[in-house]
Amino acid sequence: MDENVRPDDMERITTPELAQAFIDEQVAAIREQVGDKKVLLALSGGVDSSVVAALLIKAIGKNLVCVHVNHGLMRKGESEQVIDVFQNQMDANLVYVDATDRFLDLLADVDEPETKRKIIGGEFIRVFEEEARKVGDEVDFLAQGTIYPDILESKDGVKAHHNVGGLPEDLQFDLVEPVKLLYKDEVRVVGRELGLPENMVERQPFPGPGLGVRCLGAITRDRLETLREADAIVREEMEAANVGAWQYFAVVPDIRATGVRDGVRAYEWPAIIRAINTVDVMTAEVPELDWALLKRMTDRITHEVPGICRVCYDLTPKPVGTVEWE
Ligand SMILES: Nc1ncnc2c1ncn2[C@@H]1O[C@H](COP(=O)(O)OP(=O)(O)OP(=O)(O)O)[C@@H](O)[C@H]1O
Repeated sequence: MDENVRPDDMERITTPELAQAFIDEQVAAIREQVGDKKVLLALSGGVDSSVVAALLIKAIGKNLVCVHVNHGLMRKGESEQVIDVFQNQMDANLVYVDATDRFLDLLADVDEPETKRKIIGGEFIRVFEEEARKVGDEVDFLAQGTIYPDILESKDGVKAHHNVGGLPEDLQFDLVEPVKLLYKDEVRVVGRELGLPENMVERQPFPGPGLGVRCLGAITRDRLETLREADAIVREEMEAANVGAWQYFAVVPDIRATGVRDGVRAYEWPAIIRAINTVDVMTAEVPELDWALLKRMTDRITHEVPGICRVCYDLTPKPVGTVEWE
């Protein structure tokens, strides 16, 4: 039997009971596979790697070494939450790497979107490799948050196999992939049963390059900080209004607009609100947001976020627009 094929008779995990049964089964399987050896995991704080982390902590405790890389492009509060949940609450063996300066220095003056993506992806591998080498002698396994759609996509040749690819030849580990036969909705049910916080379990998809592709053009630290604050307000207000859109966030372009603040001319950035609904991300629609909600977000962003004097709502569906601006 191909262990990368989901058996036809595997029941869809939709209830806490089914999730608990899956957890028990995987905890036993992980213990069986790794024994008293150590396992390394790149932990983004996204739902897939967080569920894998929680499963492994349950199975092998401190023999799991989690590495979280803060590239300076995380959303507001995300790295702090990874530390709070995994280090403080679950008492995990967490290596937190603040690599903000490394990433932002490399990205200074780079305005071409594909180049920005390549720099961020390449530097992530380098930082992770450095951490892997520090523990490399004692670690035999690499855990990954591969899920079933990743396997299906890589089979179809849609994209290369998920996750921390790109580690050099001499750093090869055996893989531990406990959720590789699950669909995303099942991973969320399991995450909830493992006690992960709701906002982590329901976290929206977030591009690997993070806020780097939403701080348009050449990233500067001040505009990145402005974006992080504006984005937090968009997410807070959209959640409070229970809009139920598939994804929503802020974008801050590298242009300025004239405004007036306290009777004085202001020359500041605009913020763009992006929200979409989609089934498969191949096409996307823009939700018709309530006018009062749009006005509330505009009011809060222009008053609470220094450097923003104007707010726009992006009305472009996909196609012709893509979800992200870069
Ligand atoms: N900042 C980070 N720190 C540590 N590991 C990371 C980080 N960003 C990404 N990774 C690793 O790379 C993997 C793939 O990241 P990607 O952005 O494609 O997210 P994903 O497939 O949605 O998974 P997840 O839900 O775990 O974020 C993650 O599962 C994680 O193992």
